[in-house]
Amino acid sequence: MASTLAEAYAEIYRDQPVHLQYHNHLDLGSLGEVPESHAWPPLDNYSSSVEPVPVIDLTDPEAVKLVGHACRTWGVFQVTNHGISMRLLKDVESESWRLFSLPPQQKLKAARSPDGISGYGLARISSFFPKLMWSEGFTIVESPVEHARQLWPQDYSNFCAVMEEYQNEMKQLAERLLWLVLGSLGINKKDIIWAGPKGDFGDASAALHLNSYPPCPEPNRAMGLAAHTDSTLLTILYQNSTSGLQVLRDGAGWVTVPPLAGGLVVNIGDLLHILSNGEYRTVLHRAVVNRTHHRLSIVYFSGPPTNVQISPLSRLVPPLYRPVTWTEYLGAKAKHFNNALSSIRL
Ligand SMILES: O=C(O)CCC(=O)C(=O)O
Ligand SMILES: [Fe+2]
Repeated sequence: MASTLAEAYAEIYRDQPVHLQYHNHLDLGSLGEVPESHAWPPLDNYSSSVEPVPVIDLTDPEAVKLVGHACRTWGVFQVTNHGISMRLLKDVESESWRLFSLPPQQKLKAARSPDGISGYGLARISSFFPKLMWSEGFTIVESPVEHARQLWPQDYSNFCAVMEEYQNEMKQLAERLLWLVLGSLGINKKDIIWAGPKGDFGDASAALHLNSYPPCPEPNRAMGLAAHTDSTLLTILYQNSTSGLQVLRDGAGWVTVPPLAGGLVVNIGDLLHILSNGEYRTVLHRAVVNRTHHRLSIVYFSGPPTNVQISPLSRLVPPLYRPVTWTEYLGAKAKHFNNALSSIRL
């Protein structure tokens, strides 16, 4: 049985390999118009007249309460005073630029294999849609070394050092955020055995994903990343100063999550939705593109150890979902995509 995230994905993609046309991959930034392969129906309009996505200062004594409220109403919030230095955010941004600025043929040397998760390529969720998305990505699970060497045979060490530092810092921030979210549900350290004796989620699994969205000549006919929910417990997203992330708010439509200098976006994922028996809603989100600015996002997907059963908390009755491991859930997602959550509903 798979015991790491990479092994879990290898099993899933062995059964359902994802064959995307990497080698027809266009150099999107150089195109004067949107080709048919990337032309989506016009984007549905989004609302501008709702209250903004909550911003929470993590040093606020009321942080637990504010987090709980944001999880119940939005499923997303931004955090400030999170302890990640501006220096590290800038470093991870500039190393990501260095990667995406490489010539297409060079990036393809680190292409993801059809049965792998790590490396360079189109959004995996592209296989569920008739049209391609206006983006490219690079995924890191555990160490980035193997793929970084393919990109820069002589010069990969700074990229790896920065990404590894970022992964370490994100792991700690994810721990802190998870306890805030769980605390707001009334759960404490002894209730979550898989958090380990120190409560540091030492065996937790995670992936780091870099997204690049080149400027697009006809932004209304293109899609950066189609609407989806994340299969995580929670996701921590850093975006550069170009907006594009939108979340679906009940009754209001698509709401932009504006870039906040030094801020980080936190999404509730499907596994927290299950754990909280739907009290904390997984948030449907997407990325749109724009005409003039190149957008980047750096996304940390945080989950439990892959083989731990996640089920609704026992005091939240009746349970709406059956217990699942992350590995099982990722398999359901690879098969059913946005219907994965309903596929495990009791
Ligand atoms: O680029 C963004 O803002 C969204 C990225 C995202 O949702 C993802 O990578 O799962
Ligand atoms: Fe996402």
